[in-house]
Amino acid sequence: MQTVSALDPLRRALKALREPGGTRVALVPTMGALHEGHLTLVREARARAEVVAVSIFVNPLQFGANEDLDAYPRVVDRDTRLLEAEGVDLLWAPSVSAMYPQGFATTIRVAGVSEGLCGGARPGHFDGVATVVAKLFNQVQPDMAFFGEKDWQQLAVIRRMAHDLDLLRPHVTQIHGVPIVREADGLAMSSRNAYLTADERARAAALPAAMQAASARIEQGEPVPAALADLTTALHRAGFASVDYAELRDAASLAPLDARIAAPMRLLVAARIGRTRLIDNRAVAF
Ligand SMILES: Nc1ncnc2c1ncn2[C@@H]1O[C@H](COP(=O)(O)OP(=O)(O)OP(=O)(O)O)[C@@H](O)[C@H]1O
Ligand SMILES: CC(C)(CO)[C@@H](O)C(=O)[O-]
Ligand code: BAL
Repeated sequence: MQTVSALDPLRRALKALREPGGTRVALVPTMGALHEGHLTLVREARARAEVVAVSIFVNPLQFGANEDLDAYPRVVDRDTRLLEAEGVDLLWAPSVSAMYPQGFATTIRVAGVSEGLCGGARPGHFDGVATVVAKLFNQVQPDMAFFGEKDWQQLAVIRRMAHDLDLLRPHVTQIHGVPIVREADGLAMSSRNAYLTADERARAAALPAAMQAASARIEQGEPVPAALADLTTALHRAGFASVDYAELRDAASLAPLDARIAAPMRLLVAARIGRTRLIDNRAVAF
């Protein structure tokens, strides 16, 4: 695996990897501190493309002023070993100044799907995500890119942006969403789970459990507001300090729903336990 951290070496490495013609390049964007969720994305990419590129970049633009940009885990040596073991061809690990040279002044904002949920709780977050993902696509020019469904709203934002800006190459499957990889007790894997104390980690399993219970009740026809209120109560009882949101949405458009519809729905939750903000989502059948 080659590791590159500046744009010119990236372009040269990609040009060589693309030989001979017809070689497909898959990109897996990450912020590092890799776990099985990320490695599942890498394996999906490996199965579909001749060349797999992974980016690791802790993107300052998507962190709010009071968020965990400085504390975010950075373990590049460990990540490099994990990616080598997966047969990744290229690690794109730009510095902040390579990504955002002095004078950088552009923001990409995706209306609609960026609003509410994490976009409401983290103002500007999805502008930062959309901007860096557009740059990553332009830098690597992948034939396909892989994102986790753990960040369901992020996936919707990126799909919208890539479609609106014609960012990906034609005639290939563009953006792949990969189902959430979970721990044995149901907690969605996340780099931020490392922030949890042992006690918080044990309590955190209440999140997927309460979501499972709420979605089952909604599927059985119980009123949505009551199911969501009980979900919030269950999280408080389990020791969660606050619930940023617990909402039922149209799975594709992310339009808010206060009652069941005859189309795919998604239950999405963000809640805080100790200093850690956890997000999760699951399908609600119709
Ligand atoms: N448990 C998971 N299952 C599937 N995909 C995942 C999982 N966790 C992260 N991903 C995906 O990996 C990609 C990189 O995510 P990122 O590096 O932010 O990791 P993360 O674990 O989600 O970290 P964070 O704690 O910042 O949310 C994203 O597309 C994300 O959706
Ligand atoms: C897509 C992403 C790599 C953009 O920084 C990030 O938001 C993430 O890791 O999910
Ligand atoms: N996985 C989404 C990146 C973030 O929380 O900033």
